[in-house]
Amino acid sequence: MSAVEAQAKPAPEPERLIEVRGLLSQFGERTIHEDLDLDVERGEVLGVVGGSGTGKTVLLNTIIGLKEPEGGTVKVLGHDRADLSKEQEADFERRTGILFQQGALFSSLSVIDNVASPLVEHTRLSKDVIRELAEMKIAMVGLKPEAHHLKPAELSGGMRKRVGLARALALDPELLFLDEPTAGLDPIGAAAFDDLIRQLSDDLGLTVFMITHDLDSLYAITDKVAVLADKHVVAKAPVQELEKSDHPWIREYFLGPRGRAGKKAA
Ligand SMILES: Nc1ncnc2c1ncn2[C@@H]1O[C@H](COP(=O)(O)OP(=O)(O)OP(=O)(O)O)[C@@H](O)[C@H]1O
Repeated sequence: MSAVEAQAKPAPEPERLIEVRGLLSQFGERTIHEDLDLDVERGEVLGVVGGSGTGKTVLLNTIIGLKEPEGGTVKVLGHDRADLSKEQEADFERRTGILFQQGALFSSLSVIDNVASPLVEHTRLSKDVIRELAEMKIAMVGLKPEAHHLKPAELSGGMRKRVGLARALALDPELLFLDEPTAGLDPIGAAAFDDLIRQLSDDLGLTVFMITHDLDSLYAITDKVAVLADKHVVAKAPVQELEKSDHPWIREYFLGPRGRAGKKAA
């Protein structure tokens, strides 16, 4: 290959979309993460579990850049977060969708305007095209056109989650972050939401980082599960493998009374 050809060839896309090494996260004197390593591979649906307060949301916030780490490195889409240029940060935002725990919808905007907002912010598409794309995403998450003009306060919890998901998908991301997507949904609504996420990740080849307490979700949709305990990731494996773990928290989680219920439901 000539030097010119080598120059013209774009850099290969990383297969590891997230790479966290030796992460240290602190709030004042309190250490939340210490020596935490985690990889998320392209195409993987990763569940992230751990007891309350183990720092799952802090980890998510660190990966997406809402929190600066106190130590260690966080690479996203092949780049070290600490050295991201403005363009690389914008590129990460465009290629990433996030569904926050409470949906984080704009309360004064209608459903369609909420879903359209990332397209307005990150593209120069015409109003008509943006509207069309937003309508497509709303249909994709199983909402009817009648919902387009409703405000978030007029929606059920399940509908709000779907709108949040449609907005997270607005820019056709390759990486989707979900913070407890089924929290607050009844079991039937939660199962339908699980199916939707799995279907979308299969159809669109999405890589998913999903924080959850919901065992049914882990069995239904994840390829692997990362377990946060003792300030770091103590295991990352398919659920069936985790069931055999000796770690006390993992044993309790998968094999305790709620664990068995989750397994039976699968
Ligand atoms: N901005 C902040 N300032 C100080 N402490 C914080 C801040 N954000 C989070 N924490 C602390 O960090 C710890 C981890 O919080 P985090 O929300 O990540 O837990 P979690 O594992 O997501 O918990 P849960 O499952 O209950 O949602 C908690 O003890 C929390 O009080």
